[in-house]
Amino acid sequence: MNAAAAPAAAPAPNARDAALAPDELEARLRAIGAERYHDKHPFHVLLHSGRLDRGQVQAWALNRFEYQRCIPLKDAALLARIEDPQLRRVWRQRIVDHDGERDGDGGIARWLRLTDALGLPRELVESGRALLPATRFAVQAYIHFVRERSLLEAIASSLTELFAPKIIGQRVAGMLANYDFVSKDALAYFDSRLHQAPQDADFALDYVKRHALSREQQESVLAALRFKCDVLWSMLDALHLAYVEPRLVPPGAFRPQEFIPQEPRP
Ligand SMILES: O=C(O)c1cc(C(=O)O)c2c(n1)C(=O)C(=O)c1cc(C(=O)O)[nH]c1-2
Repeated sequence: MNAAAAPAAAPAPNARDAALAPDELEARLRAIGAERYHDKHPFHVLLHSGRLDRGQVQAWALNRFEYQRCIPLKDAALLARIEDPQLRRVWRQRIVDHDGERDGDGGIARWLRLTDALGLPRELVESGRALLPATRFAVQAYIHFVRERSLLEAIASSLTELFAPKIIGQRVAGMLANYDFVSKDALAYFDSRLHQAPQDADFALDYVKRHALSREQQESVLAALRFKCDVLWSMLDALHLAYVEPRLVPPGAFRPQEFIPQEPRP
C-alpha cells in the first residue's frame, strides 16, 4: 500500500496538551477498564461459566492468594509515604480489611477459607512454594510500582477496584451455579469485598480527580491504571498457559493431581 495513502494515526497524547476536566479524566479511566480489565480474560470467562475442573479452580485460588497476601504489603508501602494524617487514617483501613483485627478475621483469612474448601493444604498455599513464577513477578511489580512512583500514581494504580464489583457479582453467581465443590461460605471473601471495593475505589477516584490537575499528572494516572490492568491480566495469562492450554506447568509449580487426592470415580 502506498504509505502516503495510509490514514494518519491519531496523535499520541502529550503531557503538554491542555489539562482534562476532572469528569473527562474519569471517563478516560473508565474507558481503560472497559477495554483492559481482567473480567474480559478468557480464564475468567471459563472460571465463571463453570468450564474449569476442580484442579484448575484450585490453581486459580492458590495463585490468587499471592495477590491477597501482598495487597497489605503494597498498602503499607503506600501508607509509609503519606504525609497527611487524614489521608493515612482513611488508607490504613485497607490494611485492617485484609489483616483483620484478630486471628481468623479479615480478607486474607477469608481467602484461606476458600482454599481450605477447595481441599488445598494450608502449608502449600501460605508457603507460596507452588506458585507460578509469573504470579510472583506480577505481584512484585505492583509492590515496586507503588513504592517507586509518585503517591498520585500509587493511589491511581488501585483504581482497578472501580471495576471489581461487577466481576465479583459474576464470579459468585457463576461459581455457585456451576461448581458443586464451591459453597456460599467458601466464597465469603467476596461478600465483604462487595461493599469494601466501592468505598475504596470511590475514595481513590475522588483523590485522583482532585489531585491530578496538570495534563502530565493526568497522563501518569491513566498510565498507572493501564499498568495495573496489565498486572491482573498477566496473572491470568500465566494461569491459562499452565492449566488450560497448552498446559505448560513451570518446574516446581502446582500440579493438581500431585497434591490433591482425586475424588473416587463412580
Ligand atoms: O476479585 C477481583 O477480581 C479483584 C480485583 C481487584 C482489583 O481490581 O485490583 C482487587 C480485588 N479483587 C481484591 O479482592 C482486593 O482486595 C483488591 C485490592 C486491590 C488494590 O489494588 O488495592 N485490588 C483488589
